[in-house]
Amino acid sequence: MNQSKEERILNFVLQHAVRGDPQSVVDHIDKYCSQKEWAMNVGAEKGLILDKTVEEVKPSISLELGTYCGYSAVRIARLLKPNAHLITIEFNPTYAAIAKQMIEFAGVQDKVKILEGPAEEIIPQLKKKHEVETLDFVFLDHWKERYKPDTVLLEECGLLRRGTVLLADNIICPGAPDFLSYVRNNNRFECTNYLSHLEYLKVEDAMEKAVFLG
Ligand SMILES: Cn1cnc(CNC(=O)c2cc(-c3ccc(F)cc3)cc(O)c2O)c1
Ligand SMILES: [Mg+2]
Repeated sequence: MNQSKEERILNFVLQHAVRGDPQSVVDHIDKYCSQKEWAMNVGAEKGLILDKTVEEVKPSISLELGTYCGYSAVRIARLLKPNAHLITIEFNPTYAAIAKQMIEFAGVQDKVKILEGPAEEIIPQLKKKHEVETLDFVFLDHWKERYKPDTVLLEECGLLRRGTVLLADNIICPGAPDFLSYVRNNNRFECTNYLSHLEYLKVEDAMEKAVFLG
C-alpha cells in the first residue's frame, strides 16, 4: 500500500534525525518539506515567532489545536520548563498516530499529551477529565473556520485567565477572517500581528497574538 506524505516525513526523520534531539527532528522535517514535499507545518520562519512567544510566556500548561505531524508540538515542548506540559488536540487519527511517533522519537513524550478527536468535544473535558485549571498558552493551527468558535468555547469553559496568550497561525493564508475580527474588535483581547511567510514558500502569511485580559 502506498505511503502517505506524512509517513514519508516521519520516515525521513526516523532515518536521518538524532533520536532524543527535538531540534534535530524539527530541522529534518523542515529539510524534507522545503526540499522534497511541501507540508503544513508552521515551519522555521513562523516557528521563530512561536519560539519567542513560548519563551516570553514560560507556560506551565499549554494547549495546541491541530497537531498534524507533531512539528509544532516538538517545537513547543523543547522549550518548556521542567514539569510544564503541552496538550495537543488532533481530529485526524492518522495524523495523530504519526505525531505520536514523531514526539516519542524526539524524546518529549513526557511533556506532551495527544488527544484525538474534535476540539469542540475535547475542550469541555479539559477541566474535569484532564485536570486543567486554566491555560497559560494556546497555539491555534487547526481548521481555520474553527479558530473563532473554539476561542469562544475556551472562554465559556473558563479555560482562559487574565494574561492567557493565544497565538494563531495562518492569519493571511489560508486566513481566519472571523477569528481576526472577533479578537481585534473584542476589548477583552489585546492583539498583535506578526507578518511572516507561509511555511517553505515566498507567499505572505501572518500570525496573530491575542492576550486575554480577563
Ligand atoms: C486537513 N487539515 C488538518 N489540519 C488542518 C489545519 N491546517 C491547515 O488547514 C493549514 C493549511 C495551510 C495551507 C494549505 C494550502 C495552501 F495552499 C496554503 C496553506 C497552511 C497551514 O499552516 C495550515 O495550518 C487541515
Ligand atoms: Mg498552520
